[in-house]
Amino acid sequence: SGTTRPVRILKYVQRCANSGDVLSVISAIDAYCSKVEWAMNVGDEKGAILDAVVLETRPRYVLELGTYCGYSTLRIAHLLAPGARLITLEMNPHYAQVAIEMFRHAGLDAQVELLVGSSSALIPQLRKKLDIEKFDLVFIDHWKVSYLPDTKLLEECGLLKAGSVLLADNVTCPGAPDYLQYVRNSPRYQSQYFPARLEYLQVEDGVEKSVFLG
Ligand SMILES: O=C(NC/C=C/[C@H]1O[C@@H](Sc2ccncc2)[C@H](O)[C@@H]1O)c1cc([N+](=O)[O-])cc(O)c1O
Ligand SMILES: [Mg+2]
Repeated sequence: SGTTRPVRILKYVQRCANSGDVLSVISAIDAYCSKVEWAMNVGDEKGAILDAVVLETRPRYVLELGTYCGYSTLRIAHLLAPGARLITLEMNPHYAQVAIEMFRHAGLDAQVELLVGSSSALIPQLRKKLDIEKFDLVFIDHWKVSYLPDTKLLEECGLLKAGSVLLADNVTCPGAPDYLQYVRNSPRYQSQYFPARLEYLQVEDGVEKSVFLG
C-alpha cells in the first residue's frame, strides 16, 4: 500500500522547506503541487486574496472549514496578531494528522487549534468547547454541498456578528451555486466576487467575500 497524496506533500515539505519558516513551507507546497502532482490547496493566486482579506479584517477569532494539508491554515496563521485564535475543522483523521505535522514543520502548531470531526457536528459545540462567542472571519473550503447548510448553522448558533466576514473558495469551480445564490440575495449579506484561476491550473475559479450585516 503506497502513501497518500497529502503524505507525499508533507514528505516533500519536510525534505525541502526550512523548518520554522512558514513562507518556505507554503512555497514548497505550491512548488510540489504545480510541478509534481495537483492537490486542492487554495494555491498562491487565490491565497493572495485570502491574505488580503485577513490583513484588512485583522480578525481575533478565525474559523476554517476544511483543513486538508493545512496550506490555507498556514497562510492565515502567518498573518494573525498575537492572541488571535485560529480554529480549523477537519473530519478526515488522516488529513488532520498530516496537517498537524505540516504546522509543526512551519513552527505554527501552537498557533492553530485543529478539531477532528464534521463541521455540522462541531459548529454547535464551539461556543461551549472553545469559549468563543463570535468569529470575525470564516474561511470556507470543505465539501461544496456543505457551504450553505454550515453558513446557516453558523447563523443559528449565533457565531456571526455584524461585520463578520465569510470567504468561500471554489464558488466557480467546482462551484457552490446554492451558497452563492444565498449570500448574493440575502439582505443579511454584502457579497463580492474575486475572480481567480483554480489552483495550479488554467481554469477559471473565484472566491466570494460576504460580510454578515447582523
Ligand atoms: O472538493 C474540494 N474541496 C473539498 C475539501 C475537503 C476538505 O474538507 C474535508 S471535508 C469536511 C471537513 C470538515 N467538516 C465537514 C467536512 C475533507 O476531508 C478535506 O480535507 C475542492 C475541489 C477542487 N477541484 O478543483 O476539484 C478545488 C478545490 O479548491 C477544492 O477545495
Ligand atoms: Mg478549495
